[in-house]
Amino acid sequence: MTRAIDKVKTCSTMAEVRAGVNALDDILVPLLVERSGYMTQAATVKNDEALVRDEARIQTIIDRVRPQAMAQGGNPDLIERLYRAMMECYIDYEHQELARLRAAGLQPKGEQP
Ligand SMILES: C=C(O[C@@H]1C=C(C(=O)O)C=C[C@H]1O)C(=O)O
Repeated sequence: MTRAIDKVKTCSTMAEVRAGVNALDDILVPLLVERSGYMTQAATVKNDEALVRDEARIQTIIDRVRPQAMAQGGNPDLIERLYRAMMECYIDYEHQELARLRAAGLQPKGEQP
């Protein structure tokens, strides 16, 4: 298996560094958008503000991604920090989406006819 860290091209200019970063952002942004779509799905399925933040699930994700980062030759502490910050943004977004869905007519749990 080729590790992610072994795919990094040696650069001698900042233009080369930034071309490498831009190429990865072109892959990352669509994936982040797709991930955000699952927050909308989560808001719909949970349909309860109290369920949006799930600490056990956050820890399960951290426990999954740390070894994945190591296997790819990465720094697991960096990846954990990125994931924790990213999940906070997605939790905010999930709250926002639940509010939007409610405003659009989603009935709160327990209040469906
Ligand atoms: C999507 C969920 O909602 C939240 C968002 C998470 C994420 O960004 O992966 C993880 C835990 C939840 O607090 C979930 O519970 O799985």
